[in-house]
Amino acid sequence: MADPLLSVRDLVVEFPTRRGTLRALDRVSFDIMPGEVLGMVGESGAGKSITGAAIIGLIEPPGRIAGGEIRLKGERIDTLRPEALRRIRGKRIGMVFQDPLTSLNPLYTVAQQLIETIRTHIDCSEAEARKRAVALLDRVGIPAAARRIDDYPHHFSGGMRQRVVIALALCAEPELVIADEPTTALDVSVQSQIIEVLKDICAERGAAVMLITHDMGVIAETADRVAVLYAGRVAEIGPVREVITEALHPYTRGLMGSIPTLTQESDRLVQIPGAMPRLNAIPQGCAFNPRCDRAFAPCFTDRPELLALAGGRQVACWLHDTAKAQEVPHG
Ligand SMILES: Nc1ncnc2c1ncn2[C@@H]1O[C@H](COP(=O)(O)OP(=O)(O)OP(=O)(O)O)[C@@H](O)[C@H]1O
Repeated sequence: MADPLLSVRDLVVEFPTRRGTLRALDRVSFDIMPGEVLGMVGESGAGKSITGAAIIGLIEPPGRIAGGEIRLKGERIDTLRPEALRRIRGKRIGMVFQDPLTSLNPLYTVAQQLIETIRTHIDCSEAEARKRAVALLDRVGIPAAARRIDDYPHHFSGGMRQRVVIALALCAEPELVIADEPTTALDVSVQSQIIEVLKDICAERGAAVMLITHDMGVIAETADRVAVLYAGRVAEIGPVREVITEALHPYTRGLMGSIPTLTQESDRLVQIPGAMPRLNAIPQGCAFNPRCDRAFAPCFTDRPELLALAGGRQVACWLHDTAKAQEVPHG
């Protein structure tokens, strides 16, 4: 088995608030293997974006990483100085955010931004950088790339702008791309094209992708493995097919009910009764226990740790702990 490209262990992120410390991530652990697409899914506030921000060192103070480790090819990156981290961001880790205008500067042409980024990270002449930039724009599907490269971001439609952002994220040939809801702001009709472009180019270049989304349908079509977050904790991780057809965590099973199918479009969301707890009011034991129809005694007292099962699957649920599961009342 290859070594992970990215390894996150027991990551804790906290925000001080007037009512005490809020733990947005509570011992989150997962790996991303070289070249794979890892989907990160969960409902709003589960901690998906904070996980991405922590990896690239962009947790806004006074928020902070309060525990755990993040390693890129074995090297700790959570303890690097800002300057060293800035070199990794952009070069080894590319980013695609929901709103292209957070990545693109409206005052510069696309050519200026791509060429500068390429030359910051790769030793080449301006002419060579421009050539690379045009080829990349062409590859992400910008028509007449050699001409359009001299346009400003606002000259592009939303979908085209997001293609430019993908080119920008990939132009320094990163090993990992973190894409946070990359298509949520776009028309449904262009969403899957953009995801396809991102996925295909990363595959060609051997780059891994961490795809953050609340949309299980996108994960089903795109990801190799999926990590399910709930209230700042990992509920389940596994290969996408298996997790979809045979979810292990009761929460994931509920989420899977929300994948739209061709025959069932209007009935898209099978709601799990209740709501995710606020981060300052996580119940004792399993964070999902108030909504779980299979909860039994230990779920209310002890937090289930992420257990490694056969087939590369992991789940944090007492039902899968052989010793505890014997206590499940039958009936
Ligand atoms: N600056 C902040 N100050 C205090 N709490 C914060 C801050 N940023 C995030 N949080 C907390 O962290 C939690 C996780 O936020 P995050 O943005 O990672 O959620 P998410 O899963 O990406 O949700 P969404 O799909 O809505 O983007 C939030 O519910 C919020 O309580």
